[in-house]
Amino acid sequence: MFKRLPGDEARNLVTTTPDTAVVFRPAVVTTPAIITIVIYTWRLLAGLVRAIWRHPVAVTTASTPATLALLYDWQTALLLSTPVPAGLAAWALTDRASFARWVGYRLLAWWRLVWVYRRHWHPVMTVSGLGRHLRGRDYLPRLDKVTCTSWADTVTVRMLDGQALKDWTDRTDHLAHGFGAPSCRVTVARAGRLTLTFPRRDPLATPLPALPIPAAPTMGPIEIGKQEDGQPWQLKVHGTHVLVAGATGAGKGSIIWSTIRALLPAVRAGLVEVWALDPKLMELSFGRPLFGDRYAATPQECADLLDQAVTVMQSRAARFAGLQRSHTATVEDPFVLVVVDEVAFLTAYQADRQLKQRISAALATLTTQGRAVGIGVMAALQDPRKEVMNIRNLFPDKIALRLDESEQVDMVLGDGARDRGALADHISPVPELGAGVGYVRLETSPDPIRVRAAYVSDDDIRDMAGGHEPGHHMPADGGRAA
Ligand SMILES: Nc1ncnc2c1ncn2[C@@H]1O[C@H](COP(=O)(O)OP(=O)(O)OP(=O)(O)O)[C@@H](O)[C@H]1O
Repeated sequence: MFKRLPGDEARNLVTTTPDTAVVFRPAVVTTPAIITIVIYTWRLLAGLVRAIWRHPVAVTTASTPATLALLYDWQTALLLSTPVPAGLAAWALTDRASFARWVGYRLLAWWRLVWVYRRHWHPVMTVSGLGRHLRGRDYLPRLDKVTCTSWADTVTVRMLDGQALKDWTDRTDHLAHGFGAPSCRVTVARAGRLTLTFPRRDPLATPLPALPIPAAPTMGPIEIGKQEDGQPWQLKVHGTHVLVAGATGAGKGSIIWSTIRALLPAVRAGLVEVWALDPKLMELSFGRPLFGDRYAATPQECADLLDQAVTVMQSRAARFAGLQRSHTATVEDPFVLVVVDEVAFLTAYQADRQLKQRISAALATLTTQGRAVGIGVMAALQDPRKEVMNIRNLFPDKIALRLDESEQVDMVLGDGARDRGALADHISPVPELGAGVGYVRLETSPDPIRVRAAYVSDDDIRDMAGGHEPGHHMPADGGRAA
């Protein structure tokens, strides 16, 4: 319906040779009306079949009363149709979730398709430059399908032949504004097809309280918050290293403490040890009893503790060589998680060059060789520039909380992450709205996921640390905190 029939432009084309009165006018063959009618009727029928196929619920809802009114009269149609909305209302009241899944979101998807996406498709594609105008014709990417979830619209699109993902990721702002959404994320569905995600509301706008401590010891993936799609945010810590970057007040502490909280039963069972490096003397000092003598604050202590971790790593590597290629946590060889708060204090901002080199070398050694022998590093930092953290690429999993500048997003999450929708520089600086909110890019997927970490308050940390005797390992089933 957006394509102009050929001929509209050609009819008006007139060329003249310079300085002569010779006029060239292209011959225009008028399309017989019957052919135009056949084409439009065919398109109408195809559109109807497509609408019935794609939106059976919406079409039935609209067409049944209309058909009844045509067959009988409007009173009969009203009388016969009333039980249906009454039944639907009863369904919605008794089981909201299943009603939403089977009826509500389908109706909403149809409505959003017609009222938002199809209505604005042509102007948005043309103005954003994603459509092409060639020889009098508009060529537009095809709007395939709209589905709705509780928080977002997912729009499947067929790109124009020859377009690339980059053409779309460069225009996420145009798309978001064009369709009245706060943001737009683009992912590849399959060759030539894209999925655009337009959030309708922010499911992460309210803070999450600390999650319950797991009933049994677990090495992960551990639950530390919520994903945007409502699923639990499961973070892998065993067998990887995690870098957490965020401006001051972004909520780095909530990721560190939610991780420690989820590992607590395993710590109590002796299967995990958390080694804490706290150069700011703030964040981790709260839970000191949890770390025992594996707690360091001054740069000298931090360097010693890191060297100790390297020694453990090397002795394990020597013992495991030729016997096992991956680590299974045991009381003899627990998983060691080295948590470093504000790692830049120990590397970039460290005045003592010798210490700085020792610390950087130890961190690089642990992040390159530690994961196979059960040593993981979780490092937090504010400034992700390479001068500040030159080993950031050695962390397979990265989390970007609120950042000050848009360029910092790709520095943390890797090239193209911001284009794919990781707008970490747009996260609200208001703690209730934005603290603990961030984007995760896992080693295994190029698409960033929006998440919010649960907030572990000072009282929660005191409860966790209370009664914990370092070095004393409770039995695996008895380690549950009240
Ligand atoms: N997950 C969260 N949900 C809600 N509020 C949070 C969350 N995390 C932190 N906050 C709030 O934000 C404030 C700052 O958090 P936090 O100190 O953890 O940030 P940070 O990134 O560690 O900052 P800094 O680098 O300055 O230490 C906290 O005092 C708390 O009120």
